[in-house]
Amino acid sequence: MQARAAQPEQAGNDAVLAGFRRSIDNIDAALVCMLAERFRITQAVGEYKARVQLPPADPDREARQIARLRSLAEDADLDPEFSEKFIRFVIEEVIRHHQRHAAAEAEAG
Ligand SMILES: O=C(O)C(=O)C[C@]1(C(=O)O)C=C[C@@H](O)C=C1
Repeated sequence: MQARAAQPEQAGNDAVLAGFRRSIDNIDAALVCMLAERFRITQAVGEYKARVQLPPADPDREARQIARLRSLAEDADLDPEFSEKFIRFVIEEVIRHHQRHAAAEAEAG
């Protein structure tokens, strides 16, 4: 006879899975804190760029960041495609913030 597949609600009683999930929760918390810190500094970069009238996006800098992170990802056994998608996603959001700073600066004259 074949064993019945466990249902997702049974996962709550699984001590092994609970141990893995504690570690995942710690890592997710660290990721959020690191992202918050990254956005804190890019906020300052956006204000500075708007003040000295530098463009929000710097494609050459992005290309260097992506190449570096792809190489780090390969060394760390992480999919470089994923690391590129992730950093592009973050940088796109930063550029939107920078554009808002530039618009506010232009409006203030
Ligand atoms: O380094 C900059 O010039 C930034 O504005 C920061 C940042 C980033 O989030 O890393 C964002 C936008 C640029 O296109 C490049 C990099």
